[in-house]
Amino acid sequence: MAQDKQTLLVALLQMDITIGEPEVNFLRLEKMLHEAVIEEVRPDVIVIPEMWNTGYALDRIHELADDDGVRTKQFLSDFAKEHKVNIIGGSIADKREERIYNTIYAFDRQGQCMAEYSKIHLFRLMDEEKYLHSGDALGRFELEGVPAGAMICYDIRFPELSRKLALEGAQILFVPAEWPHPRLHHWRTLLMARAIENQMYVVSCNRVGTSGTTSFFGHSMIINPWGEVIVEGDETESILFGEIELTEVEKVRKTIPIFEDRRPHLY
Ligand SMILES: O=C(O)CCC(=O)C(=O)O
Repeated sequence: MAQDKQTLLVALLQMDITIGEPEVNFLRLEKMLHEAVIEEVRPDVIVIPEMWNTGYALDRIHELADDDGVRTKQFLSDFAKEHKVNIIGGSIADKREERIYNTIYAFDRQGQCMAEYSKIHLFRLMDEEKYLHSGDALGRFELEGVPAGAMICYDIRFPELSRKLALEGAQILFVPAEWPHPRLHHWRTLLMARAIENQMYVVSCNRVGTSGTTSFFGHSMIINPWGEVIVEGDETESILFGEIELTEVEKVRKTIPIFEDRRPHLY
């Protein structure tokens, strides 16, 4: 498909999430979605954090997860269509055949599903592997004709994954997350590295607020293919806007042609 737009305005919904309370979280998200589109500058793409429906209520996740993601898909698709905006729908806990997954649904401006990706690396430090099943497919899709990829939180610690998406053409990598203190340094460094090594845009959206003793620091970021930060949040609930200039990807890839210089037969 031809690349339609050279510039995409992105809105990051850096929201708080109430653990174990999907109703509260749906209302909060709905309010923020409306705030994002009534801004004078209307975004082309909206991004939401990880597990925004339930938070990490893992001990009650079977009861709380969205059955086949039906409610979430309807909600996001309707909003995308009504407001003619692309949505990378964070991720939610969804239930399929009695298994729980951590899944991103992405919708285009017509409300059509562009991508469905379930987190493939489960984070043991938060016991994800005890409650969740991992996905077994990559998150590739086209956003307005632009090849893109999606991964979730802990996935960014696996450079092979973003490299594979880049080799398959991805120019933008979306990363919904629930990444907590005390690892802000890891978060920033890993996102930066993924952008620089793959010469792609990295668009991350992390939650804020606390659940029990865990506090989440936000710092959602858009990083360009040269590793420069276009926008970065602080630790407060907020909507951040930043622009992606798609021509930057080709410019950086021409300046330092790493994809031509790779020696994959040696590694
Ligand atoms: O890798 C990390 O430090 C955080 C990962 C995480 O919180 C998650 O995947 O949910």
